[in-house]
Amino acid sequence: MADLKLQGLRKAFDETVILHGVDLEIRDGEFMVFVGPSGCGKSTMLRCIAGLEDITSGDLFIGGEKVNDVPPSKRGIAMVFQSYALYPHMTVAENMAFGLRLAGFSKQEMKAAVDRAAQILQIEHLLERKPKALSGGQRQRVAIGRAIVRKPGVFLFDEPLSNLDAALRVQMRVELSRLHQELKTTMIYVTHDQVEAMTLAHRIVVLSAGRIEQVGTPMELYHSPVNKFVAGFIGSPKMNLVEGQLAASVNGHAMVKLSDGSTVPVAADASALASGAKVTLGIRPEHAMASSQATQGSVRAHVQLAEHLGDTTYLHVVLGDSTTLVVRTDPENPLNTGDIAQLTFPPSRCYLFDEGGITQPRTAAGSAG
Ligand SMILES: Nc1ncnc2c1ncn2[C@@H]1O[C@H](COP(=O)(O)OP(=O)(O)OP(=O)(O)O)[C@@H](O)[C@H]1O
Repeated sequence: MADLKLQGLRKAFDETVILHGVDLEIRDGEFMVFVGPSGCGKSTMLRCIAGLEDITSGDLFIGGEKVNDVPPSKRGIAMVFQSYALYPHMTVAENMAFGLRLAGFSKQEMKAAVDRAAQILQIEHLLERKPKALSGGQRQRVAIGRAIVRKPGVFLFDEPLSNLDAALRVQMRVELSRLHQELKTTMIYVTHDQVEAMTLAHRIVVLSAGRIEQVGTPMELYHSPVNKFVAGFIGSPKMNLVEGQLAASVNGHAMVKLSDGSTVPVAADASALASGAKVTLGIRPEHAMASSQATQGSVRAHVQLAEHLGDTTYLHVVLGDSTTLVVRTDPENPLNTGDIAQLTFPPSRCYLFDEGGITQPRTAAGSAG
């Protein structure tokens, strides 16, 4: 097991800077997930940790040792790729033992390690098969088994489930969680799937354009995003972000005027902002409420599409000025495609972002939870 420390880690390919001086600490035994949009540098960061890419500047410590110039094979890490990278002419057992054979382990040692990993992953019955006779999920298990036999201090996973179908992804997600509970090894996991991130991670690193936007537990990121980027990235469907103007700030409540002329109170302290400042109102689909009846302060919207999923209904609604929002509601809600909806946004469930993208400090009443 090992902890990791990235200090001012910078990576450039020629003139193009991909990672802009990342500072990050990953605890021993932690399951850390890197998320962010395509091209933000998640895989590059993982590959720098693995030693598959040189670090342009900054330092990387694994288990307290500076490893900038330590070759990948000596870093005590094992990496599992999206592509599995199994050798087609070898059996499952041979694939899993391959790294140990190169490292000079005896036959008995290799067999013991392969048997143990196969038992953990429940693939004992597949050991004599070749990869072409395996399903995608089984191949991914073998790839993970190949990492386990090396007893690394740190596991690195680069989108390991993205080649699997939806049902298998869910199953493998549960298995990875179980694997982590059993091995208790530090794991770093790259994904662009935020559901995977939320369900697997102790902590999540949200990256954008080679910079860390926020590091926190899934619930910290969900309840207290530091900016619009994180707010919009964590949560599914994503948080509604509606442009508006600060009309006034009254007793810890910010009155936000939307472009359709309606005013929405937000339990946030906006006293540092000038009246008229451009702001963004954030409200999650599960916190917005839609009714067919107008109430005081409700906002009129047109239901463009009602998606009935059985246990829940998503209303895609359009405010007067063409701003679209998603509202999650219960299946008994009578609103349907084509109806007029009256929306209310509980002030304590709303977020307020200013132009710099920072959430205004929220009042006790407004703290999410
Ligand atoms: N060897 C390389 N040479 C030049 N540019 C590279 C190289 N490897 C990656 N890049 C660039 O670095 C940026 C970050 O790539 P990276 O693969 O780390 O992104 P990512 O966040 O993992 O994206 P994705 O989710 O699409 O896999 C991209 O713009 C990519 O084109």
